[in-house]
Amino acid sequence: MLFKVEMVVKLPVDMPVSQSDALKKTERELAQQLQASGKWRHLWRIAGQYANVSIFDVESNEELHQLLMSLPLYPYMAMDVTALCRHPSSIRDADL
Ligand SMILES: O=C(O)C[C@H]1C=CC(=O)O1
Repeated sequence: MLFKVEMVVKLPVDMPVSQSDALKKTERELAQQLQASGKWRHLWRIAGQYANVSIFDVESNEELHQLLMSLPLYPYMAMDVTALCRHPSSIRDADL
């Protein structure tokens, strides 16, 4: 099942740099693992924002929910989730 997820990161301004750096590092490691697994298909920065547009390929709504809640930055992100399906005019295979 494919989902578009927009994530806007809002770290507290008073968060110590050491803490935010550690969070970003563990987030990057998990994001790269999930990309390698095929579950996190696309990860794009929204130009001009501390935000991204991502495409996830997961087995269920519940798996997506658990995956997103497991992200280290989850407590500091606002997320917008949209379910996707194939477009009849797409020339791309379903596996993106
Ligand atoms: O930077 C972001 O967009 C937030 C989050 C998503 C992947 C990652 O490494 O950090």
